[in-house]
Amino acid sequence: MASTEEDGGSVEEKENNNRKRTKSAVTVAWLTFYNIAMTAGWLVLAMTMMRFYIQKGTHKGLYKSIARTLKFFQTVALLEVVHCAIGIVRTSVIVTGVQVCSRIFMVWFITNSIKQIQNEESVILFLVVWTVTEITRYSFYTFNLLNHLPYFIKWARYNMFIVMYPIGVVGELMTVYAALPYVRKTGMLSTRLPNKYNVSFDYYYFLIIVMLSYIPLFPQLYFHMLRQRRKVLLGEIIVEKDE
Ligand SMILES: CCCCCCCCCCCCC/C=C/C(=O)SCCNC(=O)CCNC(=O)[C@H](O)C(C)(C)COP(=O)(O)OP(=O)(O)OC[C@H]1O[C@@H](n2cnc3c(N)ncnc32)[C@H](O)[C@@H]1OP(=O)(O)O
Repeated sequence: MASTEEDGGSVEEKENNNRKRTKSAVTVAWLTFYNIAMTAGWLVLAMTMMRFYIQKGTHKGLYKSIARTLKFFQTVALLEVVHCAIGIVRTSVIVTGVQVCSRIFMVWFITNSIKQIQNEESVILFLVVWTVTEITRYSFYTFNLLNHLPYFIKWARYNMFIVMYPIGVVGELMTVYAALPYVRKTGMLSTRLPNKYNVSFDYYYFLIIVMLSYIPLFPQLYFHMLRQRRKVLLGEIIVEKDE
């Protein structure tokens, strides 16, 4: 079913069109290009993962096969924080910043840095969840910018996260947990006193703090998405506090 959002008459639709008119043509062009590129990137990741699994019949080595593409597209997502900061998308810098930084942290400082955990099932778990989520999210933004949003994409964007978000978080937390013994054994990214800078840092305890920080931060992201869902799917008017 591919019903479109073109009936044009409703208040919601008019508000939507007004918002789009306030974006300059250059902004719309850039965001459209950005979202198409990101959709394509995550589609390539999905296809590479599926091909790997079909050919090898195992998830072992899968991370290595997609590492470069994943690092590239997830790092480019830092632009989303810039988009919010310069005001070309109406999203909170803090919400987007936490989301993007936690992903970049998972990719660069956990999975990429600790080879011993790259074959954990939990890595595949969050990779699959991220991939499905991002294909949906970027195609949602693209079709929305082009004023041809199929209802099933809108539905998927604002429903799938209900299960995908917690599953992704479980995958991430299990991966960090699996990394802890290696981090403790090797002392990686840690500095102990005495040293010439007189600074001590223990990555092992830092990771425990990161894991604990999911407790206050994740519900905020989740409730933000639930509010977005009510606003977009149910048309509720939500007065946002300054975030
Ligand atoms: C140093 C280490 C720190 C570590 C800290 C750790 C703690 C972390 C705790 C939390 C961990 C989270 C881990 C994440 C796991 C996963 O991702 S699991 C997979 C499931 N994930 C999801 O479902 C992700 C859901 N999140 C999001 O979608 C976003 O990232 C969001 C920022 C949280 C919410 O999106 P938001 O943009 O606010 O909502 P929307 O409704 O989509 O958009 C609002 C308006 O902005 C416009 N817009 C946004 N981006 C774009 C764009 N790229 N192009 C065009 N337009 C865009 C959008 O159209 C909306 O505009 P209006 O229509 O005008 O309202």
